[in-house]
Amino acid sequence: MTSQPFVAMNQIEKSFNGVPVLKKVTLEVEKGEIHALLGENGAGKSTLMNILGGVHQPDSGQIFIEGKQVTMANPHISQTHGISFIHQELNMVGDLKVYENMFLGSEIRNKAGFLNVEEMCRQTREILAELGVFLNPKEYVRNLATSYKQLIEISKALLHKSQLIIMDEPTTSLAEHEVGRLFELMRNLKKSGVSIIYISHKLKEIQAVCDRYTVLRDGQLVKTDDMQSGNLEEITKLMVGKAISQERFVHEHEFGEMALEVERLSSPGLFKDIDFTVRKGQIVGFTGLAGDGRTELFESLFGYRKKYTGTIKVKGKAMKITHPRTALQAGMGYVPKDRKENAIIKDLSVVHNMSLSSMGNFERWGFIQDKRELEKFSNYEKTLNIKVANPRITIDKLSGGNQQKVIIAKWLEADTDILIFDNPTQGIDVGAKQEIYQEILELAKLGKAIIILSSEAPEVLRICHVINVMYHGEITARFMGDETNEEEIMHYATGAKREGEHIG
Ligand SMILES: Nc1ncnc2c1ncn2[C@@H]1O[C@H](COP(=O)(O)OP(=O)(O)OP(=O)(O)O)[C@@H](O)[C@H]1O
Repeated sequence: MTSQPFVAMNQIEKSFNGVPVLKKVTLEVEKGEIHALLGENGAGKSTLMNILGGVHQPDSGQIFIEGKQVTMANPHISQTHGISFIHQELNMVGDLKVYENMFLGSEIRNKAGFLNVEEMCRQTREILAELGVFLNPKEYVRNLATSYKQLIEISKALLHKSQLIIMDEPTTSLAEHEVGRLFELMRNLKKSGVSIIYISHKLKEIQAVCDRYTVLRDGQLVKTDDMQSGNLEEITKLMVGKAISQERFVHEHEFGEMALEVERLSSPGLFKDIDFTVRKGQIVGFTGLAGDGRTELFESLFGYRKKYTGTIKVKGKAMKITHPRTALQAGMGYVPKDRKENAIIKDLSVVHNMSLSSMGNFERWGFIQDKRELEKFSNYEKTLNIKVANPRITIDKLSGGNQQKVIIAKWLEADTDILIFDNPTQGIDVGAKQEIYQEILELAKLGKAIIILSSEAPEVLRICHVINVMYHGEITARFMGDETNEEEIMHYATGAKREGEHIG
């Protein structure tokens, strides 16, 4: 390693409204290294990166680029120092085309001063191809899946020949093969001397791709070390302050009557001949790779999609669900994935985001009972370890993971009989994951029927009674939760194996 890091952040301090969020944090990133920035939700990772990216100003401390002190007064200055920041909430403009997003603020013009659209399209195509993405540069970004938006952001950083790329949970909406490609690209970037700061809650990915790590806890630096010298258990302990068990949860309760019966549900091109049941108290999981059709299946079941055939029985009664309202009335709740895009109302306070689906619980004589609402919130704040200085601030002031926890709290509070969680712990730290699983188990014990959709096999293995594996819109295997393992699930999720002709 060189003696002089590419970037050094020294003794950085930052408070929001008098609440300290970063306390004398120091971070050094070498040239050509991939450095993991780790910590629980709300530990201060994004804030530290926002300071490096010129979004926030530190209250004190210094930043050095190749030994020279700099002031990142705004994002533009940070960019001119070779830093690109790929945010969790992607900064794409939906109403602009792919190439327009790529060249926003740095458009190429010809000699006469006109935009050189063809050249911008050519460069866009070339850079995307490096990532293995083949898109029409003139496609509107709003028509693209989130995974493409993420890859376009990364391409944009490549286009600007960045020296340091900050990636905040870049794999959240990427499919398995796209993650592989991203890692390959990161390793190539590293070879060419580019540094990467990598924020993620997926420790296995971090271990696969990062050289060193820094752990923050409650705004303080806990440790910086080589990735090789720490094992994941140790790192988890540094993050959370205690050891976290990865064991399967023990389920001892009995199941009740049938809550949901699905027969031969099909939707052309999306899913085919799906059969399954969920009893009260049961936790049923669906896993598979991206493109397996599970999200589309449950969006149909919840009435977001209307074009499907087959039968759905809720508590023994056949129903045609063509609108989410019907699903809600039938006692179903749906916690969508990409919650930051789909589930929060940014201008509302944290506490109101929690009570949004269950206003009835807090209403008396037509008035909302503030005190009751706050009391309820304070329970979730404790059980889910939500980090918020004041629950009356708007939810967009919370860290990404803490926003997600509030949305989980909202659905726990809504208290529906059947609860569908799509990727319930996406973006959530290891400690809080445990709490969320515990809450889900408690709900099952109370007789709720629970469905968990997850791209992470370990998640369904830890918590579900029954696991369905999907591949290309079909259920290819069904296991009891304690009778299978990650490897076996993978065989069925990749289509390498399938059980009998018709499972579900
Ligand atoms: N603009 C803001 N106003 C007030 N508080 C803020 C603001 N931005 C961040 N915070 C607070 O700073 C703390 C650290 O948040 P930060 O987003 O840096 O955490 P994080 O480690 O990135 O978490 P996550 O893993 O959930 O993304 C949180 O408690 C958050 O509520």
